[in-house]
Amino acid sequence: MTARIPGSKSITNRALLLAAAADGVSLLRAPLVSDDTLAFREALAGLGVHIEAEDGDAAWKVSGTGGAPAAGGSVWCEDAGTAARFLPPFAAAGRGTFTFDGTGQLRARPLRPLAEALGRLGASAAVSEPVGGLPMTVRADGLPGGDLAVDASLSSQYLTGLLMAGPLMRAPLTVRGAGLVSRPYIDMTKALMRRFGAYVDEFDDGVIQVLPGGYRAAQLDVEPDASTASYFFAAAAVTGTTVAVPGLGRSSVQGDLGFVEVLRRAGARVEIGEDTTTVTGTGALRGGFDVDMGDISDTFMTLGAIAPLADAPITVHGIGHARLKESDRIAAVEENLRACGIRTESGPDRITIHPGTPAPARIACRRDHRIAMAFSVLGLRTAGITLDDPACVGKTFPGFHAELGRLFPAHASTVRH
Ligand SMILES: O=C(O)C1=C[C@@H](OP(=O)(O)O)[C@@H](O)[C@H](O)C1
Ligand SMILES: C=C(OP(=O)(O)O)C(=O)O
Repeated sequence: MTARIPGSKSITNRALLLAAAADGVSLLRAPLVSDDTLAFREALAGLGVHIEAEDGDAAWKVSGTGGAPAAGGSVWCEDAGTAARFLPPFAAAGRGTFTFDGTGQLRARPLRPLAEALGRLGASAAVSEPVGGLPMTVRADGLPGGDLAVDASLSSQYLTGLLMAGPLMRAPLTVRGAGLVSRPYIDMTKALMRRFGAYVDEFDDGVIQVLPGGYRAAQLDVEPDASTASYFFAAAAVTGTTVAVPGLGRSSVQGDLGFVEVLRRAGARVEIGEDTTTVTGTGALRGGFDVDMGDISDTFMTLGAIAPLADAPITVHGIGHARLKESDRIAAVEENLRACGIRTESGPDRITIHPGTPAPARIACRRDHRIAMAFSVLGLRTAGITLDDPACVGKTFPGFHAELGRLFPAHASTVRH
């Protein structure tokens, strides 16, 4: 079976920002159309960037402004961490007073390390207490560049935001991310910055240098989202079927494609080709391993939800930062597995899931798209799994239920109330 996976959220939102800052008109083909990317697009439109949909969203045409926003503004980030972390440094490189805000869920997510880094660059960036998050105010008068250390132990997105603002600064920026989590997203950032004509280089000691000079317009095919693909690959593994995702191959810039290596460890057959990745399952999972998923933490819930089906316990570690996402994801996975009668143990950055026969349960999604999508996969093997908020998948894949149900008709019972 071939899964139709929509575009990558991370590529779409980076490309929107880079195209907005570029000289000239860029074309993003097959962008993700979801709550997060529409929020990002709206936010840029509010900052004066003209973005046009072509052929019913088959492509987005972005008229670049040739720099950073110059008139201030109030920016609504909705639920999108990428908007809250990428747009303030972009604004700080411009001129005016900018206020950023979002939903209660996004307000609960930390921004202090980003505000502190902007402050060390000489910008005025104020976050709100007690979280140190949104609403955030940036009073901008351009950024000078220079040497910068940023605490990236809670999120790599702070570093990505600062790097993408680098070419808009007056002098070279050299930056080091201390305690960096989610490393592959920084490689994605560098690759896309280069695609839009920027100079960025990383030295052996992990210091990244960006030169001034702005961005050039580009035409880009957005890859299918590898995090989204994880649910379909996991579905193949637990149902003993084959799922192929065209457009995701060896040259992908998305670290989350690495999830298939975890499935391989659990006994699935995996082929990563030039342009397509294919997973063939046996219907059974091999457990008895401990895996660091710190680089690919958006996919740990995909493994967590199906882990009870394995023949031995599975431990995932290195995922402390997953507690700071749309939900506390370690707690959300534990709570829902326990509701299914499955034994778990957890620590600040780890979870162990024991084998068992999951009982029917209503999954508390906590407005977290990935909890809904991950437990939908368990629902393919466990009758009576239902979701309390199926629509929350709209953050990254509004058509998720239709596509999973098209390939696996058993999914219908998970979304039926
Ligand atoms: O840069 C990005 O596009 C992302 C980085 C990751 O966040 P953290 O760096 O906060 O782990 C990931 O979880 C998120 O979905 C997207
Ligand atoms: C963590 C996520 O999103 P965000 O971009 O809001 O951080 C996610 O999509 O799993």
